[in-house]
Amino acid sequence: MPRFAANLSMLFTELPFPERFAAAADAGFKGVEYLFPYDWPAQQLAQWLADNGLTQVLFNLPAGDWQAGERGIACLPDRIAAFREDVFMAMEYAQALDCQQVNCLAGLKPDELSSEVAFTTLVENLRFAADLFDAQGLTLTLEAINSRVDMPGFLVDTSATAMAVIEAVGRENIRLQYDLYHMQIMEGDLCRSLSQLCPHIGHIQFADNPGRNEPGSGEIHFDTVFAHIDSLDYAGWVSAEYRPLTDTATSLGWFNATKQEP
Ligand SMILES: O=C(O)[C@@H](O)C(=O)CO
Ligand SMILES: [Mg+2]
Repeated sequence: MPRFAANLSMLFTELPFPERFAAAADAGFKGVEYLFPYDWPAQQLAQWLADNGLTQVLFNLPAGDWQAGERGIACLPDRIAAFREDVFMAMEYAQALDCQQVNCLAGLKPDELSSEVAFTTLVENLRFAADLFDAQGLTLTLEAINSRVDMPGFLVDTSATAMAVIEAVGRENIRLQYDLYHMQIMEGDLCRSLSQLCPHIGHIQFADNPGRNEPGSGEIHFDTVFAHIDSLDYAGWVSAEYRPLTDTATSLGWFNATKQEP
């Protein structure tokens, strides 16, 4: 079975954030991720990870004013200076948390911004980040997020767009973040596209669809997809990034079932 991690921004939210680390470890997870670490001192987060024997598998670069609706600033030409400052802050956290990968949210494209300028800005920002990350042995990931349900207007909403950006960046340490939930909504054909994109994938996340809840709540055949991921040359983490239908413990049937296997 794949190496599963828990996303603490969506799982274990019955508990205050600091207590989610122990809850994830108690449930059997060895790795965790969450949207943003920046509200907490890096040393505090590192302590919670160490206390619970957990690996920090991923977090996001700052993504602008989330509460105000921003979903990344990397494609915005008037935010380049802020993006660059964010890269340095993310590197400090990655080092303190011993985290190997940081994801970049491309952002929503304002109507008045041309697609060409948004694309070029994103590529240049990612190249800037990738070059700095490289010196620290870090990998940058870029996620395609569905624009049909969750993020209308998100610039990078298909695997083809994400791969066009990654190819234009042209650096070894930028990889695709493949989220099964977003890809099911936008493209489907999950096993075939996982096979084709596997050489470029740095991180996988999942939720069922519709609803973005746990495996078994929707239309994705997770037994098949997880077995398929196992058959690929993919050594990265596979993170549960779903909203439990009721509570986290009840939602973990899929995970507990994987522990029964020989
Ligand atoms: O899929 C998602 O939504 C996340 O991976 C994320 O980081 C931004 O919301
Ligand atoms: Mg995701």
